[in-house]
Amino acid sequence: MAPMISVSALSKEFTLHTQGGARIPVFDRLDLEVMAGECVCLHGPSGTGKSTLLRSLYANYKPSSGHVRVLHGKDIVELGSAEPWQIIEVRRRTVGYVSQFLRVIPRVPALEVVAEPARLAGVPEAEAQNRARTLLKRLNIPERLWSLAPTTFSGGEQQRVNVARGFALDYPILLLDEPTASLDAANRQVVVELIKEAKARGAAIVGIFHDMEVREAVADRLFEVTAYRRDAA
Ligand SMILES: Nc1ncnc2c1ncn2[C@@H]1O[C@H](COP(=O)(O)OP(=O)(O)OP(=O)(O)O)[C@@H](O)[C@H]1O
Repeated sequence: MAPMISVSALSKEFTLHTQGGARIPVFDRLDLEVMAGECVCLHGPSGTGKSTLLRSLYANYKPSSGHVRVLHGKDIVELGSAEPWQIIEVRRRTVGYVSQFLRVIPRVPALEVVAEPARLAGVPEAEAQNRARTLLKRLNIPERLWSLAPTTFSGGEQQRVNVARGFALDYPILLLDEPTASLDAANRQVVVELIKEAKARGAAIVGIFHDMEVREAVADRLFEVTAYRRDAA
């Protein structure tokens, strides 16, 4: 079986053009494969590059060297060299991303924010809305808030809308950046259940989970993100 995600010899270094071209090496020659149904937790001290790796898997960052490949339908797409339209397609159908903070779009109601990914992927409107309602209900967002834009929602409510949006479509690959950081125990448990269900249907998941209970409940293994070492260059 082909891995859903394949990272090989991936290195990332940032260049700060606005600060005299300062160079920040983050990680160096990472290799990682994630299979369908597997959940890998990115691990390591603060600043080693966990978020940078997760964003690289979503093609937010281009590799400095090395490759990130994802299985998109029957094709293998190399994200570093893919055309922008291919990245859009991969994000539309294959890779879902739950960031820590919801990027709130003014005036768009929570229900629409959650239903949008399914709609964009071609799911019929009624079905997309139903799925969004079910998720908002499971994540304990009061129904009176569904028609309001999440701009004024609490941090935890915004995070739950974000989680609902990430699970609104059965993405084959899911990237989760601390999806439970602002949640109470009951809602953390709902997210754990959603992750387990996604694994059971064969999703390949890569996440950052600082909460030990969540990590132990969902992660099949830890992947140590090691910071760049000059002597390894
Ligand atoms: N867009 C960027 N431009 C420049 N430097 C960046 C950028 N994003 C991250 N970095 C740098 O890369 C390094 C790794 O950051 P990253 O956020 O990936 O670490 P992390 O392991 O996720 O940390 P934490 O656990 O604290 O969230 C840091 O030194 C950070 O300053």
